[in-house]
Amino acid sequence: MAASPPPGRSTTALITTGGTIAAHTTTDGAVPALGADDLLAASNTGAADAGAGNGGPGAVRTVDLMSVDSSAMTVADQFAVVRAVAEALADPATAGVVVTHGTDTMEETAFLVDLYLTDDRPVVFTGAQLPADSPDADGPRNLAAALATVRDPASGGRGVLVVAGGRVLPARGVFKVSTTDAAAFDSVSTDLPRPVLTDGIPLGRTARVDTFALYPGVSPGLIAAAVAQNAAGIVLAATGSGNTHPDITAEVALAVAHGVTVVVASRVPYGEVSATYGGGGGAVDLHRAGAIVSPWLRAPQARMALIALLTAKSDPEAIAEFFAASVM
Ligand SMILES: NC(=O)C[C@H](N)C(=O)O
Repeated sequence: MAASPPPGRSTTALITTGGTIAAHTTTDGAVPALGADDLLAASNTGAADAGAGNGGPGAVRTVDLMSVDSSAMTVADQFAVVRAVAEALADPATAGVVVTHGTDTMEETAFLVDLYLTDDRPVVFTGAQLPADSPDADGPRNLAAALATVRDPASGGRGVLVVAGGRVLPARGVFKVSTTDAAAFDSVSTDLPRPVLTDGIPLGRTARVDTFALYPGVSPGLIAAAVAQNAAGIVLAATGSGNTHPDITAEVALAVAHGVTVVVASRVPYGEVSATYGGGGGAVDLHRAGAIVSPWLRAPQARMALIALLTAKSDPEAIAEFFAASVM
């Protein structure tokens, strides 16, 4: 049974980054407009209700980190979120952290934070599908649920969680399943292990990793172009259980020979990716060409893992071990 937070750990840190949860509808489209205090006030558990400022059990400390649509986030922005969560947890008064974030790339940033999270205190991401000025705005409900999840002792030790539309899902394996439904997310598997990176959060430049979705007729030149542009890694969202055309396999072998790390994921949402098929372009062939199979992490999360691992100068064996350890 999860223990109650130690006395003194009484504050929830609320970090805002923008997204639809903070957006207003304008003549130029929906754009982030609100900060943490506005979001708290709109939430059923608004600042006063939550006891913010009085040090009580429901105190909320706010950090307006950035105000962007998550589809426009850079990798540097994502690492800024990782650092903001680490800074919040460095405060002994922090009982847990809520991050508000656009839903488009929440699966990437929440996963990146989870990659570095060795602390048992709850960290919860939430967002919304409808702008804050919509009559049916789902953001206030989601924020209330996220704050309640952080305060639930059962949330401790589970790694980063994603809360939306009444669902609470671990960040590992989560992905956006609907552009509009309040239940925006599902998971490839809610039981994925959580290998973490303990070499510290990078401060400077991060490794460039490109992702390509594969399809009938895909040009092998895409991979050559990424190599020519100095990508350190490439993630393939292959068809089916990790398969493609033999011409791609040949380019993968060349990329690996250039020192580029290639990871094979799938464009299919559910099920395991495995070296099953041959024929020149199957995952058996891609593996023989030097690619690493990602059995469960799909391309967006496999890419974040590869960015983090390559930035930490992990060698191909260590990278293969990470993906092998990410199996149920
Ligand atoms: N529902 C959303 O939050 C979508 C928005 N484009 C974002 O990711 O910031």
